[in-house]
Amino acid sequence: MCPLLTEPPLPPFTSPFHLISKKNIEMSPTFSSSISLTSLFSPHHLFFSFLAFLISFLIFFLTHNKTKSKKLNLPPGPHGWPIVGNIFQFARSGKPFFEYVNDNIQKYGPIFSLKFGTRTMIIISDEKLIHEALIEKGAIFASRPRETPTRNVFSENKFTVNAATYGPVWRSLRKNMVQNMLSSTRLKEFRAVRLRAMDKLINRLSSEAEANNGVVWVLKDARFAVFCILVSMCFGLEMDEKTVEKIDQMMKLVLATVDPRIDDYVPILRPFFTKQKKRALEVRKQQIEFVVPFIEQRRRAISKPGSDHNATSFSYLDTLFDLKVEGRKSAPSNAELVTLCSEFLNGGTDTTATAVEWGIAQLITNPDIQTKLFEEIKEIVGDRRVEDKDVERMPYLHAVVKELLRKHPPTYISLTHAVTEPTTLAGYDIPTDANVEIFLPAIGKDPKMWSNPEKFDPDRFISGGEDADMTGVREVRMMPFGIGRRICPGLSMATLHVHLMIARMVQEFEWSAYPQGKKLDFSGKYEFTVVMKEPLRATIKARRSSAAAQ
Ligand code: HEM
Repeated sequence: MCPLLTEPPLPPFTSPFHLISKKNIEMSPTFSSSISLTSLFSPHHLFFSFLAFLISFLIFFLTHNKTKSKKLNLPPGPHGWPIVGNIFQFARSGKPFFEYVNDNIQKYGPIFSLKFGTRTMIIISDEKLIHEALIEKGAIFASRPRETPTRNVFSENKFTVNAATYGPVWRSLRKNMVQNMLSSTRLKEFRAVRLRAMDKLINRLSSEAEANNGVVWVLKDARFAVFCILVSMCFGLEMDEKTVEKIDQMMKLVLATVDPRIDDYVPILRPFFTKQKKRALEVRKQQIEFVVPFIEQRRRAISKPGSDHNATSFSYLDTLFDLKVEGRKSAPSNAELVTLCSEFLNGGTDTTATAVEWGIAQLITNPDIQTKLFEEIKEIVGDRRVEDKDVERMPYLHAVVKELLRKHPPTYISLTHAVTEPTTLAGYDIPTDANVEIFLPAIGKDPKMWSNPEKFDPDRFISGGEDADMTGVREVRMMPFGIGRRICPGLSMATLHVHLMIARMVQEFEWSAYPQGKKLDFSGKYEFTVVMKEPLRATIKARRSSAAAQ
């Protein structure tokens, strides 16, 4: 996911998403995820859930006879309670959503259904079924489900690439993002922005190590570096670190606000959540008031070129100011621009930083692979800083990044899909109001497709003769960016950022475990992506006397 966006398993500053125990999320609010029920099961919520359970029986008995005749042949799944469905079973399992899903895969197979209140989720985890849904029947499975009311507020009624239903708005927004911002030609224009951010990353790591006996937090620093790139690309303004941090805090506040609540699944409980609704509207107002001045600054800067010395030559906002969206007469409003900027920032931040954290953890655990990568960097780049153009010439670096994305897809559940018309998959009915969830962890680890899949072995892509096309067009072997019409549009930029960060981090520092000799735990937990359960702290040693930018 890119967990960026504001709703289904993605989230406005939006991202990929998840369910219930603490921090079981997948993406974010301007990325829409369907199932981020982070705080669903607080005692407060459980009380209302109990209430819902009682009311549910009443409604169930009143409506049972009417609904019986419409019964669909849904995929199998655990029998749920009236109204609340499987919510309590999930809560009682005490497991993160992805583990609960895993248990159900063992019981019900590669396609099964869950009922969360009024939402039916159909979870698919098999390569062939995923290929059939997202490629062979791609146009049918290319939509998104309805939003929760809170996410609707932050996504301006689904006015984002990730949340829009399959149709003209989605086409216009996505085409603009891909062609005018993320094409390879456009990406080249931001070379200097990336170089500066990489220098900042190295400087931050150096000063943190100096202050902490060589020890650094990997995720936090990687996250900040990639966020700096995206902020600059989005607003076209050079900002100091403090301002960037404030934008980040606002983004996090929004993500926390759009976290799904039980009343998103059991709407009869809504009257009990008026305080939260009011709070969400306040946060949205705060977000708009905070971001609009940057939008106006950029508007002024491009209307009078040369007037603002902090303005860069091009930005995402420039592509949006006069954007013609199919079926609409007016250009995006300021509130819509805030939402689209949030999506851009959300989509590429946590996802990319998460990949870097897993990658560095693997390089620490496999020092021979780290050495081989460093040797490649020395041979291809020498003593100058690694740049975009070098990445293309480093096959081993490519293999390392591909291997880390195979083993550790940053999101476990793709953004939620929905079908545009009733259809079938594996002989089961897929209704238009179902959330179709693609469960990724097992993809990329199937022993029928990969030799020794548990081993972190970049050489499988070089001497091992294995490969995988991440777009999944021919067959699905690994799909960290999703596949089909809704495949992540940020794929090229994201992989470039991961390549650059890993290469610079290894070029400048030798990485080892903290404390020395510690065996790293590779279990994951949901934050907005699947990060390391124990956040990675590492010891770094500068490889040359001045590790800072040269
Ligand atoms: C390593 C980094 C990233 C990963 C792993 C990732 C992963 C994903 C995944 C799994 C999806 C859902 C695909 C689906 O619906 O089937 C997605 C969608 C999306 N991603 Fe990313 N992403 C990353 C970086 C980015 C970046 C850098 C951007 C742009 C700034 C971005 C923007 C989006 C958008 C806009 C969508 C929604 C596409 C649509 O609905 O048409 N992502 N991403």
